Amino acid sequence: MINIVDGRRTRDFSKNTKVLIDIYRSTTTISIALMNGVSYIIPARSIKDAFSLRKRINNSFISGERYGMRIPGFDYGNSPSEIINLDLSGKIMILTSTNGIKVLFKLLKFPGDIFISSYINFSATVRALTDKDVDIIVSNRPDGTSDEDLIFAELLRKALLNDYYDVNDYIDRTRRCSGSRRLKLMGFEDDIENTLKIDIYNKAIVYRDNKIISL
Ligand SMILES: O=C(O)[C@H](CS(=O)(=O)O)OP(=O)(O)O
Ligand SMILES: [Mg+2]
Repeated sequence: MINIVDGRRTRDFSKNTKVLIDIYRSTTTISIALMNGVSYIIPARSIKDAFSLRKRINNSFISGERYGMRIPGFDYGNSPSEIINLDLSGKIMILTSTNGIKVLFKLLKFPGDIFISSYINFSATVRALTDKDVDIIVSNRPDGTSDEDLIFAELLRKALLNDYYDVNDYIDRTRRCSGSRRLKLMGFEDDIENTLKIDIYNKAIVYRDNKIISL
């Protein structure tokens, strides 16, 4: 069974394996950071937690945003474009975000493995989740749905059900969706194409022992 679940509004989650998606932008940022060599990523509940984690953890940096905007004093925002050309080998990323990381903390209260996916590691995620019952957790946004997440969730569901799909159709739909228009208006146009670089990372990503890691 493959279910698409609203991560923002759902209170009780199942015991199924879950895959968190937040295409714009935290699960894309996570995928690119691991592709570029971070040892692991620590999710932070709050801005305050992020600053105190950076103080305590050697070789760490903090990334994140609230309502899309980079937080003063952070090393980076939540922009894939900021980090896609960086060598982050051996560093530890601390990440806080408005939707995706917030939903991740909700999921931690429930049993079941948690994977993290985006276009960046799409096929690796499909390989890792084949033949499992999966809840695809759509991060959405406080003021409603994120159509970019819903489009990717549909693609991932078709792939896991072994249905026919044309990945370029989904990429094009994402490029033309309201979430992309919103990102452009916010001045993050480069993040759109960097988000859509499908399968540039060939590893599945999971949350394990308080860390986000590649398998
Ligand atoms: O950083 C982002 O793009 C979003 C915030 S908003 O939806 O643009 O306001 O955060 P995320 O947690 O990546 O959805
Ligand atoms: Mg989002």
